[in-house]
Amino acid sequence: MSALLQVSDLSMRFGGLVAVDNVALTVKPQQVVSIIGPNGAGKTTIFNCLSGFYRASGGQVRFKEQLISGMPGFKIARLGMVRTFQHVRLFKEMTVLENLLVAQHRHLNTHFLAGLFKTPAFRRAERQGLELAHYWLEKVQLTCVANRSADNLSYGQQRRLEIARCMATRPQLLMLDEPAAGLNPNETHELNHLICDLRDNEGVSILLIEHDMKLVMGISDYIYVVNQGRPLAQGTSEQVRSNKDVINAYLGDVEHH
Ligand SMILES: Nc1ncnc2c1ncn2[C@@H]1O[C@H](COP(=O)(O)OP(=O)(O)OP(=O)(O)O)[C@@H](O)[C@H]1O
Repeated sequence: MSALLQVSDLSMRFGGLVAVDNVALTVKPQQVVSIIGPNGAGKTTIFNCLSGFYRASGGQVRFKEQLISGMPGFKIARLGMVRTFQHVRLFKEMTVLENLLVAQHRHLNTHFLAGLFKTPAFRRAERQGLELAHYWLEKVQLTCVANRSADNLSYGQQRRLEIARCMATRPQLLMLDEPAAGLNPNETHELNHLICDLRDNEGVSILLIEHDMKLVMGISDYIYVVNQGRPLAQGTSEQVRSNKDVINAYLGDVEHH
């Protein structure tokens, strides 16, 4: 099985601080891959480099075998690699449904004149966009609040809407930055199901940053551990859980807090 995402020698420096140092990782089709590590280990910086928010200081990133290092975020998203953020970012003044329609603008916006004259092709694209939006609302259990403004959703609902909005862009790789942060145990349990559903039934791969170890260990096909910007260990849940370096890094982290 060839890789969907292949990262090698990734480095990111902020002045004198090396936040990411020679990180390599691979995500294959229909895999859940997690990046874990203590606070400040460099996880979000890795995400920012992969998704085009930062220009990495070094290394190569290939998505579907295409070199995407240095590409701006919107182009990477267009290729089918999209992300969520540690802090929810939605169009808060829009309704839930509108958030999902806006996400599809690239698929919906046919030619300006087609929109003006409402050609059959334009109307078909519009109908398909609406169908897809409703499909994802159903999946993330937000159908009943479709016409509510995103601002009025609970935190857990906003998190689910963010994932649905990413999915409405029809990606192949979904990057989730701490999706369980701030969720209650029930919501985390539902998130667990949703991520597995995305992998098993929607055919996407997930790259996950998460501190909830129960969630990570339960759903990851493969795990990369980073510490102080550097790769520390990698493997299956069982391999990582029993790795001495990993245990030490986490115990050290606990002792510092
Ligand atoms: N834009 C920036 N400018 C300067 N330093 C930064 C910047 N972004 C991150 N850093 C530093 O890089 C290091 C890694 O931070 P990063 O946020 O990637 O860690 P993390 O593993 O995601 O942490 P957490 O689990 O707490 O979210 C930290 O020392 C941080 O202060």
